[in-house]
Amino acid sequence: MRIIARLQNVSKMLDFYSQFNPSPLSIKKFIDFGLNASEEKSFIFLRKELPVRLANIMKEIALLPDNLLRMPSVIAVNDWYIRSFQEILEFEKKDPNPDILEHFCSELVKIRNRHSDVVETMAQGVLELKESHDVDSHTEHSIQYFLDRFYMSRISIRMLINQHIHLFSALIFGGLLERAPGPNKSKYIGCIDTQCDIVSVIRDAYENARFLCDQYYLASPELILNEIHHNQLEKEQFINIVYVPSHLYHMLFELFKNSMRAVMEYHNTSDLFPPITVTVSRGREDICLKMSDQGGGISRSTTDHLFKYMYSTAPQPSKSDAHTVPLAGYGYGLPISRLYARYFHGDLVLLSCEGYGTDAVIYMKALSNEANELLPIFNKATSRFYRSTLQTGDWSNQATHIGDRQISIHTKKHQLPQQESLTRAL
Ligand SMILES: Nc1ncnc2c1ncn2[C@@H]1O[C@H](COP(=O)(O)OP(=O)(O)OP(=O)(O)O)[C@@H](O)[C@H]1O
Repeated sequence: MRIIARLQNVSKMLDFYSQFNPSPLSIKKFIDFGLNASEEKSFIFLRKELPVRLANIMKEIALLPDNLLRMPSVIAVNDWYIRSFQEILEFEKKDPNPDILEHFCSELVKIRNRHSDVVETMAQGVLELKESHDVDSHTEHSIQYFLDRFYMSRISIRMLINQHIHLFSALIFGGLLERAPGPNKSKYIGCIDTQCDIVSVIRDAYENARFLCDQYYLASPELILNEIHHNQLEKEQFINIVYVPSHLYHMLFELFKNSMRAVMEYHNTSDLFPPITVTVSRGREDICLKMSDQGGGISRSTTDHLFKYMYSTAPQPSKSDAHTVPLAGYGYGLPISRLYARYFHGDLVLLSCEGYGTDAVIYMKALSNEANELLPIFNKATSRFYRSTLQTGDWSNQATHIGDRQISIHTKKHQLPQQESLTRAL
């Protein structure tokens, strides 16, 4: 009885908080707040903003196809969200005294740890569905739409939680030092590096990917780095950015792993491996990082699938791999990296020449006040999306662009027998 009453209460609170739109913050706002950080203000902001962001995405979880919602891994993820939502609501009417503030911080640490495996667990849920059901194109389309929004929401919630923990948790060594004035003042505000040295992040990601590559292939391509010459604004200066280095590292590491694997596989009969070239440029609007490899490229028909969650050429991972090799084989490297890029209104695009190689470009907003969070909002249009059916094509064997994916639609009209053989002959 008490459980039912609690669930009814959660559902009421979800309705309430999902009416509000999340408030996107820019990197500049994160910095400005961090420079004069007040734990009390942060507490008051987060005890509303976190439930709003959670409720917005939880409402979308509820709209997923029933057979996906019944998968054990999806049930687990849903339970984590409900528990975390309830735990934050405990602070709804609490006075921000020092004990409460400390308790809030430790609850955030607990929530962050609880949600560490959300990406893998949700991916596992999708695999469970694929193994046990036929997934039609409408369901696949909804899952793609949902996962982009769900993982983006998770990135944003972790960003808010991490900022609070880094700035205020006494448990994190240096948490207070990060804001200390004077010569020891760090360039970090929470997890944002105000002078993020792009080249050192590139080298770091390259060395770690190279280590894996050397282990597996006993060799690896060299790195060529082009910088500064393209810096229009401050010629001869190294290019820095105000950014979250862990996000940039994540994207670069994924791209290096892909490029290295492609180069090593494509040149497997030779002892010479063409280098990977990274070019960093700064324009007025964007900072761009272009990674070019000569790994043989990707066919256009494959390129269409690169950012799809439901498409993987890799063998299915076992659940026990999740801790040793992050996301290995789920094929989530590119879609999640693109979300990191888009989170602060950047982007990640791939351009490939089959038979030669691939260019991957990461765009990041050059100005921190333009680097706003990109957040999913739950509203009537969102609900309609999950219920709508796909459009029918008006081109033969059309590839219809819906969002970022392409869906092949065969027109339903029957072909005359002679037409069929003619098509085959061509
Ligand atoms: N630079 C590249 N050159 C050639 N093929 C590439 C390149 N980048 C990506 N691909 C192709 O795209 C596929 C998807 O890449 P993605 O990073 O999303 O997943 P993955 O590498 O298969 O798995 P994961 O990153 O999850 O371990 C790769 O398996 C590979 O076939």
